[in-house]
Amino acid sequence: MPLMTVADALAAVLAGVEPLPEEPVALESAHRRVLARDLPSRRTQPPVAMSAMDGYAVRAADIATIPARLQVIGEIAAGRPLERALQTGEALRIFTGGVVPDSADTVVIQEDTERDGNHVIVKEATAPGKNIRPAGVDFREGDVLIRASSHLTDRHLSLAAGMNYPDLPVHRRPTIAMLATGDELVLPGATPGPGQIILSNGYALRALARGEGAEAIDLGIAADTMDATTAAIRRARESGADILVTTGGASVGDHDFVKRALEAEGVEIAFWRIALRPGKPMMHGRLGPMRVIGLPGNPVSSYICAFLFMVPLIRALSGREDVHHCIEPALLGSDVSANQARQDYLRARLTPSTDGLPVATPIGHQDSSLMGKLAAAEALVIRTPFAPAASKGEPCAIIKLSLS
Ligand SMILES: Nc1nc2c(c(=O)[nH]1)N[C@H]1C(S)=C(S)[C@@H](COP(=O)(O)OP(=O)(O)OC[C@H]3O[C@@H](n4cnc5c(N)ncnc54)[C@H](O)[C@@H]3O)O[C@H]1N2
Ligand code: MOO
Repeated sequence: MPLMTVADALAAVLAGVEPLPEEPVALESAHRRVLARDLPSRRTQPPVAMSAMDGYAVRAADIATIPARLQVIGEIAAGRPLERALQTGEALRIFTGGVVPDSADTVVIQEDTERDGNHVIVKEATAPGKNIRPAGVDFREGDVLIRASSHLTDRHLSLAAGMNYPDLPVHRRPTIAMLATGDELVLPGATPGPGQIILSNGYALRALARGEGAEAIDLGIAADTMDATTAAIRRARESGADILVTTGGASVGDHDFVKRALEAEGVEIAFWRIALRPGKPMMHGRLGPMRVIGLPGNPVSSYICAFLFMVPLIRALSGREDVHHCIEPALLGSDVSANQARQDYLRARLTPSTDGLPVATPIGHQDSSLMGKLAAAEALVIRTPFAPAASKGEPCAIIKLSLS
């Protein structure tokens, strides 16, 4: 039977995913969270007409003939309005952000005036309405300015503050428990014994998850035994994690216990093994409310699978609308050979080109163990199953990797 396609596997990962419940979060902590409800403004901005400049609030009719000499009858600073209507021949000293009284219909900037004791001489014509920000020019009470599912930017935070929200309803962040498996793994800084290697995968995967707004918990390393793997899976369930991500032990070897232990715990497998390179032995399923992503152990495979499947799952659980990676056009920077049955994601370098499309040059060696090549890559070139050979300069489809 042919292996499940990448598209079908992604659809299976996202099937039935609902955004996590909402929680209030202080504005200061809301950056990059996902808004759970439409946000109507609680106020009109500006609430009344305000001066955009330092100068004099006047009646336009009084300065129809220039120069005009007006009596200054008071002063309006930001936050200090004045209940005093202008009569013919009068002006009010006003500063930026000051409330423009109804009786004034223009503001003359002070550079166009000369002060003479209690009087001001207006030397330049100023059109009616000039230098006045009308009430509501930015937004009005009730206007929905930020929609549900918005991924909140820095500018959204100031806007929400201006709308008078001290906190915002956002979706809870997904929690990800990460488990490494393998008797050969030791932590960075250790002196590896014969045949041992340094655990590396989890560092990129947790950073990737956190970069997408998830909370990541490190469950450490489970030895290659049924008991150790089962115990770690139980710890993940007890932690209440929304997603369990495992690395390694996903293949068909005698020491690959992840699938077996998950099945013994009652996981409903959605798929195991897909038409993907790197990452064929990837697994996905559900264990009660917890979603499980079983990643292959090879460092590149684990990262590419997490990038392709864990990231959209985090985004969907977070309530984001922009769940999918952007697939963009590029030009091949080198020849590529015909592809086989698995959809391939070639690690590539990206360079800008003069005609606008970037040039994606697949890195020479594509083995799924090569961390050095993965770290040097800036994009993935997508090669569909059985794609024919293609030459340098031909169009291709890429997904950019995160550069942070
Ligand atoms: N007979 C077959 N053998 C293999 C197949 C297959 O279809 N038939 N698939 C191959 C493919 S493709 C992959 S990918 C790997 C994945 O296997 P596992 O998920 O069981 O991975 P492990 O054997 O546990 O580890 C593979 C490799 O990666 C190293 N590793 C594991 N975890 C980490 C970690 N956290 N940090 C750094 N490196 C890690 C591990 O030491 C191994 O060298 O299976 C192929 N075999
Ligand atoms: O599919 Mo495996 O991930 O090539 O090494």
